[in-house]
Amino acid sequence: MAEGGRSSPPLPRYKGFLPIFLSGNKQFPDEKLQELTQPDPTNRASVGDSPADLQTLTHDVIRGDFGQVRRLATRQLVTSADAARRTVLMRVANFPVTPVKSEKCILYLFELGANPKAADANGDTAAHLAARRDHLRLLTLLSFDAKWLQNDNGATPLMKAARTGSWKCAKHLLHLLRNERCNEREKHGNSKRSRLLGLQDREGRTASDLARLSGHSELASYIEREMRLVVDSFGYIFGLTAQVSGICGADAPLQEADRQELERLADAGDSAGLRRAATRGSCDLPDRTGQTALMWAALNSSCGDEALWEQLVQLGDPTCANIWAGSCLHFAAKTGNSAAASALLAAGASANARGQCESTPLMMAAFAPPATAAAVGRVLLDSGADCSLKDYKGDTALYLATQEGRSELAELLRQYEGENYFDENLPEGPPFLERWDAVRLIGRGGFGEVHEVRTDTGVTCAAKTLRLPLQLGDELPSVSTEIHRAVESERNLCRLRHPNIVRFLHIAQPEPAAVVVFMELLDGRTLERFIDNKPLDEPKIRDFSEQICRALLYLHSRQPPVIHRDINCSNMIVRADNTRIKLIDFGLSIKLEQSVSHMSASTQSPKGTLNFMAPELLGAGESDSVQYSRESDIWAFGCSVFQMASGARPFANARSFLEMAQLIDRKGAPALPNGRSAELRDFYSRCTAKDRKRRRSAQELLGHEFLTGGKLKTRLLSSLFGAGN
Ligand SMILES: Nc1ncnc2c1ncn2[C@@H]1O[C@H](COP(=O)(O)OP(=O)(O)OP(=O)(O)O)[C@@H](O)[C@H]1O
Repeated sequence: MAEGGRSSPPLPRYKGFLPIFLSGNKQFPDEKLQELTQPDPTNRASVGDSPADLQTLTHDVIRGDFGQVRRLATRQLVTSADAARRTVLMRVANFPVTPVKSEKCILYLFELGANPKAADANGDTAAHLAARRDHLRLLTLLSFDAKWLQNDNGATPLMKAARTGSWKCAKHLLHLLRNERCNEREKHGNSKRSRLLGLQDREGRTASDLARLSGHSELASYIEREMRLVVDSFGYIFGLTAQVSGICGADAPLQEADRQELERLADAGDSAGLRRAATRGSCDLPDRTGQTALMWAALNSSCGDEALWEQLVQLGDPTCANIWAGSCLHFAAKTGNSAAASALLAAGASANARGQCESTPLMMAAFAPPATAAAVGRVLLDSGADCSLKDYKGDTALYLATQEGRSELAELLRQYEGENYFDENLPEGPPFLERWDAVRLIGRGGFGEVHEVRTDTGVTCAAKTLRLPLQLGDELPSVSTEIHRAVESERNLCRLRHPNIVRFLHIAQPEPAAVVVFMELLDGRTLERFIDNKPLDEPKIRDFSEQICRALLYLHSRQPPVIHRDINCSNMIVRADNTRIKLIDFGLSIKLEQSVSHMSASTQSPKGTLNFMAPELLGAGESDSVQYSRESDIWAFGCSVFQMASGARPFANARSFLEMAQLIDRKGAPALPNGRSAELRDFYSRCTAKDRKRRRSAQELLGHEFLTGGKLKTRLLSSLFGAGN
């Protein structure tokens, strides 16, 4: 086979167990099945970074050393592969077990762009390797779409698990399809489940065939039983009860009796009884809503002894969820059952699993009894729960804990407020001992370049070098001292911690007139390039505007306030997944240049991006010192909103301060193009009032209807229709 290529996979076949009468004409189409089962071949072309780095990174992930992973991992490294075409994700997958702390490391690999669908030289993906080794933690964290791919032999991860008797992974894959979100019963009835479970390899063998052929007959029967389950048009599960015993095994009523007995014991909090009665075959038997014995036990805080949970997570599926995606861990969090939560997490459940309405276990902890909410919250946080996640209404765990009066939990969560999940472990202080080396040039700006660098302590970050213009007659020692003073006054930038602000690591002055700013390395492109002269749609403008406003609120409400001074679309980076936006740059070059021009007795005229400059800055006479303020930041933010809404920079034709000042004086800020909503127009006008005193603050803007409108509508709908957790 040619390098980088992949022969087209055989058309997936399936056999048996397809209850066509129940799926009606909602057949899961062939094209979709093919799409869902075909790995991404693109990674096969890239054998990149040194295997030594890949090996070190793999070990760091396997040990769960997030600090090390954060230092070493780069986009290039996580997308490269070794000689067997295995990426770091696959190499980790090929390890049987990882500690709880590895979850955050694995999520960071995804954050940097690790491709879960990449295939190795045999066409095996991370899911195949994980399933073969029964590495549940890694398999759980992969997206649903990455779990049904077929390798060169047509084998799916489920077949791999069946063959090696990997119970945990086999159960996880089987149980996923009970979930409404995954089985898409509204569109496809039961047929998507049936087709995925009935897939055959190139030799025509299904997962249950392979389990039986490999001597795992108990697992084979388990898979067959799961294949017989039927999801009806409301998403409810049948197959264990007598009603459908026609299409179920003769043992169906027996199993239903076992299930009911476990439910009764769990309900009664009878830990000893549960330990006696639970078996690998019965633990995960679902009722109509997909609720299992593990879930019932997690829901009862009396079922809180460690020995019980150690046994239950060995026998049952710790990742199992009901048809609405409420998982055992969600339930354990909701009842404040810390013993259950710890055991589930240790066995492979994800601390960030999304349940009904996108809730996370940490959000569910906000509904735990007041006495136990903080303890279970602590267990989740220590296991890598991300506090910044929001449910479908936009609520965070902190918001819910505050609303529900869980003050101890709220206090705990407040410590993480505003912190970017992955920045938490960034080292304090200079990221180097003596030196750093440029890895690649990222871009050039007005005053210097930005490089990706690697320091002698192994930190990979971005470094912006600013070379300051000296003038004839400047005395080097005094310039150096002046710059040093300016740098010192900007050191507080390194204390900023906000998900929408680049993390500054250190500012150094290696030469008298050169300053290097070390920052977290961002993967993405500037908003300017993201817009690319084409207007954005309104939900995107709303989303980005809200994020920038939050960053501005954070900056402007610090003591003393931090003023950005150079807000514009080139100083915002949209992350590669297009969801998060971050402010960069902070007009440091403006501040530094001012200190030099002051030395050189040149003018104190405002510096920055002309088109985004507030009228009060343009109006400043040459002798006045320029006053950047919260309001001038808001004006510049308004200009960014204009560019998002129109595709063009505001005042695109203005050539000088004077021209800009005259334009604004005559007409004010430019009008938004037709077709924009009244809310957006009003929002924009509040940012760009000519009189700076009439401009709204970041706090006020966050309450503006343009930003809150969507959310209020969602809340209203959910209160009308009762959606919620
Ligand atoms: N922390 C970072 N991570 C990744 N890329 C970055 C980072 N900071 C800046 N960049 C990128 O580096 C390039 C150059 O940035 P720079 O700030 O020097 O440009 P500029 O805003 O035009 O310069 P200046 O503000 O000096 O006029 C831009 O494409 C920018 O997106």
